Amino acid sequence: MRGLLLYNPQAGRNRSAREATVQQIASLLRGHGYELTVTATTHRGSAGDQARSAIAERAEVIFACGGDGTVHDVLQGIVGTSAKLAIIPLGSANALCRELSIPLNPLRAAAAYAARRERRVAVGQCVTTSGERYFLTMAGSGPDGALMYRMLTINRSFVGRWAYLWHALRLLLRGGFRPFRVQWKGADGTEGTAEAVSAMALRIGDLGGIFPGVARGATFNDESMRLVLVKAPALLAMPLWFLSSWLRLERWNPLLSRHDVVSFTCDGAVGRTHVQADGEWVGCLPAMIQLRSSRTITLLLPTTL
Ligand SMILES: Nc1ncnc2c1ncn2[C@@H]1O[C@H](COP(=O)(O)OP(=O)(O)OP(=O)(O)O)[C@@H](O)[C@H]1O
Repeated sequence: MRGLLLYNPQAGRNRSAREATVQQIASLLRGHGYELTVTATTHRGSAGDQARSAIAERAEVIFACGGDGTVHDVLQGIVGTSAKLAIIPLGSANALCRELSIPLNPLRAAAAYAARRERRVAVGQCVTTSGERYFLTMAGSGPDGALMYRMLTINRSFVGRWAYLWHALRLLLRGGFRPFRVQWKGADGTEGTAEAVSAMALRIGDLGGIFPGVARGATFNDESMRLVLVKAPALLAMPLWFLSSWLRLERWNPLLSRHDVVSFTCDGAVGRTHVQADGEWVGCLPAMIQLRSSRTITLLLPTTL
């Protein structure tokens, strides 16, 4: 199978050994019969165009080697084509790999691709002031979007998972998270409206990293996303969300509501409210976020799993 192995030199840790690791991954995959070209991403978001060009040159599979952000970037170039998406974890959280049970050790993951299976999955779509983006794991607006906007200006080489917590706390303490209107369509056909300071749609049950439990209950399927709405005030409600999730008491949290939805819109924000998808900043409100069950991609997964 002809393909492109795209790796993000800025993802995850152990970057000094990145070149050597990538060469080992490529040689394992070539040993399994993949005819691969190896290329580094050049900047944030470049992987989409790089994947698109490779597909135009008849690549049948794109191996995204990085974290969830790299997978997100590659996804933008794959949607609407027949090329398959394969993932080798080289990021920090690697939430999608956890969800798909792809080994978190990159060499073990490459070895596991000796035998493969395909899985078609619907993509999520997020339309904001900055245009349209596809996502696989999550999308949301409010403090999570603001945090990802903030991280754009931070040198990721020095960013560890605790840096996210530090910047999240600073953003919360600075305040300014105003409620916006959320309107959703449930998976069962019902509709609803609410005011929230945070609206996050989750497609996977474990985001990894420092906020265990916030995604509990979400499953990676083609029918619905788990929408978590957090009521004002953000300074109280956001920490309470993380605490109640950690303690498995979220159902008793009066500032939280959860809905299984196929789509939702967020608008009516005072000032700029940021939006993230797959942990990447994608724009500002107003936003429309939906699961496109008719728009699918093919994931290439190791079969031994
Ligand atoms: N060549 C590059 N230079 C700088 N940034 C890049 C480059 N290629 C990709 N990026 C960006 O690096 C960011 C981090 O990538 P990624 O999410 O894959 O790693 P991570 O944050 O370590 O992992 P995870 O998201 O799983 O925690 C993304 O925003 C991505 O767009």
